[in-house]
Amino acid sequence: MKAIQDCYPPKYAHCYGCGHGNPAGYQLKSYLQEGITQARFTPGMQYSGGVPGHVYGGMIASLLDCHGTASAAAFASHERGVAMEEQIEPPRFVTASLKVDFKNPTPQGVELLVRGELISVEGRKVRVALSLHANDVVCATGEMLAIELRAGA
Ligand SMILES: CCCCCCCC/C=C\CCCCCCCC(=O)SCCNC(=O)CCNC(=O)[C@H](O)C(C)(C)COP(=O)(O)OP(=O)(O)OC[C@H]1O[C@@H](n2cnc3c(N)ncnc32)[C@H](O)[C@@H]1OP(=O)(O)O
Repeated sequence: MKAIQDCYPPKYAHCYGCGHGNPAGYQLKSYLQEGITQARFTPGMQYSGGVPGHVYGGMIASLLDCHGTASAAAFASHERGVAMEEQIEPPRFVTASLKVDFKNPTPQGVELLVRGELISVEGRKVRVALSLHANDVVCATGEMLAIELRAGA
């Protein structure tokens, strides 16, 4: 299955979160399946938080950030009855607002699962519920308001 981010045109390959053209980035890949988006990522040991052995909070927020905007694009496309991969210029969303609740410490050295669920689509505004899991424990939850860029932005 093609990742949501792999449907973006090459001009967006610079994205720190997901761009395949950014070797210093995460190159995150998100997938929409049965109404849920998922991405898996294992942060490197340099993303240590204040407590040894645990992931830095800003890293967690950035995973939710990039996965959330990809999710918004896929959910909006689905609502419009067209798959991401069927579009030459799929919709492109940026984060207007991102709330993160840190529920449990996130262990390092473990593959993390990031999930997204659609809350609502209202014109250019898409709200996505996000969560991050390690070893089946919910470590963070979040909510994003993503805004679709106007054509030509
Ligand atoms: C990256 C910057 C964009 C550059 C564009 C270059 C091309 C894009 C290429 C590649 C995209 C890459 C994408 C990567 C994604 C990874 C994730 C990120 O890290 S994203 C970076 C962090 N986010 C920003 O930097 C956004 C900065 N903010 C803005 O640019 C604008 O504020 C924007 C686009 C979000 C909205 O501006 P408006 O002029 O298009 O639209 P208005 O009318 O202000 O808002 C639309 C609706 O949304 C509500 N709204 C906007 N911001 C809100 C907020 N913070 N809270 C609640 N509502 C908000 C407004 O009230 C309005 O609602 P009503 O239509 O009246 O019902």
